[in-house]
This record gives sequence, structure tokens and C-alpha cells, in this order.
Amino acid sequence: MNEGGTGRPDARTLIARVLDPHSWKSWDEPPRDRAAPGSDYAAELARVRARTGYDESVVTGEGTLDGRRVAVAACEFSFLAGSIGVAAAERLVRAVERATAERLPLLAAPASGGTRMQEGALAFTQIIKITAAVAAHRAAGLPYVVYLRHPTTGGVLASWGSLGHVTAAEPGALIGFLGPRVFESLHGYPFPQGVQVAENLHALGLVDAVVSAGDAREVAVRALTVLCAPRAGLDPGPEPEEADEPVPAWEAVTRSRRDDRPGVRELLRYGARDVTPLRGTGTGERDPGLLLALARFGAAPAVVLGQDRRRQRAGSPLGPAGLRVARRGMRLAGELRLPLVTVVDTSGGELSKAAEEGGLAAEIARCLADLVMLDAPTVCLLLGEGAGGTALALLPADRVVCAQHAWLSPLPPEGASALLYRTVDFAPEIAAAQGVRAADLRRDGIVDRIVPERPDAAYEPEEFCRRVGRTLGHEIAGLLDRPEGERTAARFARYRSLGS
Ligand SMILES: CC(C)(COP(=O)(O)OP(=O)(O)OC[C@H]1O[C@@H](n2cnc3c(N)ncnc32)[C@H](O)[C@@H]1OP(=O)(O)O)[C@@H](O)C(=O)NCCC(=O)NCCSC(=O)CC(=O)O
Repeated sequence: MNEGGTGRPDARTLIARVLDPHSWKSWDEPPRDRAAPGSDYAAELARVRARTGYDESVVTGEGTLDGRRVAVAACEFSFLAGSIGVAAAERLVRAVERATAERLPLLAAPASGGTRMQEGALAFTQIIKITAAVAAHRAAGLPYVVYLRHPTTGGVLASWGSLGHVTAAEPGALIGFLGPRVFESLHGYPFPQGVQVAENLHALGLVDAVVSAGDAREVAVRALTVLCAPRAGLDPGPEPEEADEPVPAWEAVTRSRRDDRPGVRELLRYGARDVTPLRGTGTGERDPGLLLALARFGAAPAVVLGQDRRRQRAGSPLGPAGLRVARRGMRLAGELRLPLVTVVDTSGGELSKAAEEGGLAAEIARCLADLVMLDAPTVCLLLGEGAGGTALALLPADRVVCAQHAWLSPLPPEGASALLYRTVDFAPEIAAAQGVRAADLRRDGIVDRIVPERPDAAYEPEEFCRRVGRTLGHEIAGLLDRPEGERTAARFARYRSLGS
């Protein structure tokens, strides 16, 4: 076991820690060096090979992870800083192509100084073929999970390091495009501290998690349990219970606003399993009001994107970034043909200069468009409040499930009252007149199923969340058993016929 005196595992040690014991099989063939015989570079390669026991900066192969066959590509930093020349790139690309051909999920663990300087421009362009191979793997609907290790820089971060469906990073790892040593030599002063650090990238929504090498196995197992879950033949369980007693509209509105009403976090805690939270857009934007996660409801896998009412109330109203996070979830679901569960629970979107300038209305439009067009089974859960365009943005699913006291309305009832009568006093009457309740929504073909509250989700949060989880699992299993074309045609017909 070589920790290189850094406390960080080398490539082989990391692979042995993550995969099932004795399951590793190398795919590596001897590298075809670009170094001219007798050159300094050839001598350097020979020295590094003798010193490290690695024949190149990249190690590839397969093994099992909790019994599941996976392909693996990892960098070895002690070998010329994990830099990527033609031979390393060729090895990497062959492994990605083999993973695609054999329909294996791919785990990548880069740690690199980027393009290998000794090989110049041709090495630089290898980034393209690596990216193309990873893109083709993803386009084949196969999961790609990345663990960014210390340090990951340059063209490696700008290609296979940044293309994961899920991306974790090593604690304290230096992760940045520009090598800080290069920056300092060029400019004469150091690059700002605390920028190119895993924790900062996590805070900003550029990576999903910061995970020690010791915990990487568990995180990968959990993510793949969802990403690789069967997409057909799931047991839908018994027919879920339904609520048939309509409640007065204003009662539903007031109950939906209780502080102790369970939200999307409680739903994931009590009603789901194998939850992997994802962070932000993955491209540097986040919004605490929108939670994104992988999870399972019973056996049914899902990408969950949920409006977190508590976070919204605590000063993070749902803005355009939140809807861009939601659209990341939609892309993930579409690419991997994973069922999508959207959770609506919002008293309305952010009303501010920043939200307007950030394109809130346009993001609502793009969410609606992405969701109605999505090539994946979709279920919407109306969980509580459902006011305005940011609620509607997550609604148009194949199936819509509504909690008994949830509601949907173009504005909060107080806003509608103010709009019509210049006072909020008529909110209860307006709520009743606008047909916002679960029973009204079902009558109008907007909702398919109402989940009972006994008598209020706030009184029975755990049991209510389990009931909702069972209902979502049932709906997903039913959708997965329908041919995709039929499912999307039905979705179109459903929303085309609203009101007609
Ligand atoms: C990655 C690092 C932060 C690691 O710093 P450390 O202090 O841990 O290690 P170090 O700098 O001593 O590097 C270890 C050894 O690897 C060598 N080394 C580092 N990066 C290399 C590279 N890309 N090609 C060839 N050798 C490289 C160093 O010269 C050194 O050699 P020796 O031990 O013999 O002294 C730093 O090396 C660095 O800033 N590298 C440059 C990163 C970068 O800007 N890459 C962009 C490349 S162009 C690219 O990738 C394309 C693009 O940007 O789009």
C-alpha cells in the first residue's frame, strides 16, 4: 500500500479500497511510448517506471462493486503528475470504449497536472478524444461517476473530470483549471487561497459531495444502486389508498402552511432509501430552495427534484438558479432513462431584481418544455403549497399525485384577492372559487391520485411520508411497464386536452 507520504492513497490502493476484495482485473496493455529512443523523455519515463512501479499515469480495468460489474479509470499522480500524454489517453479511451461496448457503469478517479508537457500539442488534443469517448458512454445511457482527487488540474478537469453524472471530490483536494505553481511563476504572486479547493467547489455547486477515500466505496455503491436499478418488471405493491373526502379550500391552504408539515426532506428521510444528494447545477449555481437527489421509492429508482419549502421560507425563495438545478435533474433522468419525481411545495417564486435579471420567467418556460418533452417516466407530487409559475414548472408529468391538503393556484389566494379586489381579505372565497383543491384538480384532469392525510400530514409525518413513498413507487412501477413512445404520447394528449 503506497500512500506516498501524503496520507492519500495511490491509484491501486484506492481501487482496492473501493472495489470488492480480489475482484480487480486490469485492462491495461503495455503503453506505446511517444518518447524518441535515447531522448531525455525516454530516460525520464524509465526512471519514473522504476521508481513508481506504474507503467503509465493511468490505470484501467474492471471489478465488482457490491457485486455489480464496473469499469474503472484512475490516475496515478506519482507518475509524472498523472499527466496525460498519447499513451495514457489511448489507454483511457480504450477503457471507456470497452465500458460502453460491455454496457458497464464507469467510475473515474483523476488526479493530474493535465496535459503532459513533454508531448506538447498532440498530447493536448487527446482531451478531445477522451471527451468524445465519455460523451458516447453517456449517450449510451450508461452512468459515469467521478471522484476528483488531489490535485486535478488543466485539461483533465476540463474533460473527463467534469463530465460525471455524479461528482465527488477528496477533502482538501486542489481542484482547478490553472496550475497554481504555473500561475505564481507567470505572475510573481500566488493564486488566491481557498478557491481551488474541493470544499469551495462544493459550496458553489460545482461538485456534489466531498468524500474521503475511505467513504468513496459507500457513496459509489449508493449512487449506482439508483443509477443502475432495473427499469422494468418492478413490483408496484398493493394499490395505494386514496382520499375521497374533499376538504374546504381554505382549510387545505391553511393546513398546507403549517410549520410542522413534512416537506421534501422528510419525504426522502421516511419515504425513500438509497438517497444521494446532488449539489446545485453541477456548473456553479445552486439554490437552497430546490433539492436534487437520487433515491429509490421501494424498488423504483428516481431522480428527485423537490421544492424545499422550509429553505424557501428561511430566506431562499425559489429563483432561476433553482429551476436550472431542476433542469439538471431532468437532463440526468432523460440521459439515463431514470424515472423523475418532481415535488411541488412553494408559496411562489423569488420576486426580486436578481430573479428578473436571472431569467426566472424564461427558466419556468424551459422547465415546462424540458419536462413535457422528457424521455423518461415522470411523476409529480403536489406536496403542499403550489402557488404560481415556479409550482407549475414542475407539474407536467405522466402522473400527478396530490396530498390531500395540497393545492395549485396561479397566485397565492391572498395575491389573487389583492389583484381582483385590492385587498387580501377575500383569499378564502377566492381559493374556493378557483378550484385549487386536490379534489378540484382531480375533477379537472390535473391530478390522478390523492394521498390521504389522517387527518393532517403534520400529525403523522412519518406515516404520511411512507404512504407517499409507497404511492410514488407504485406510480413509477406502472409507468416503467408502459412502452416509452406510448407514455410520451399519452403525456402530450393529456396536457393538450386540459380544459377541452
Ligand atoms: C498539479 C500541481 C498543482 C501539483 O503540484 P505539486 O507541488 O504537488 O507537484 P509538482 O508541481 O512538484 O509536480 C510533480 C512533478 O510533476 C511534474 N508535472 C506537473 N504537471 C505536469 C504536466 N502537466 N506535465 C508534465 N509534468 C508535470 C512537475 O514538473 C514535477 O516534476 P519534478 O518532480 O520532476 O519536478 C502542479 O504541478 C501544477 O500546477 N501543474 C500544472 C497544472 C496545469 O496548469 N496544467 C495545465 C497543463 S495544460 C493542459 O492541461 C491543457 C489545458 O489546460 O487545457
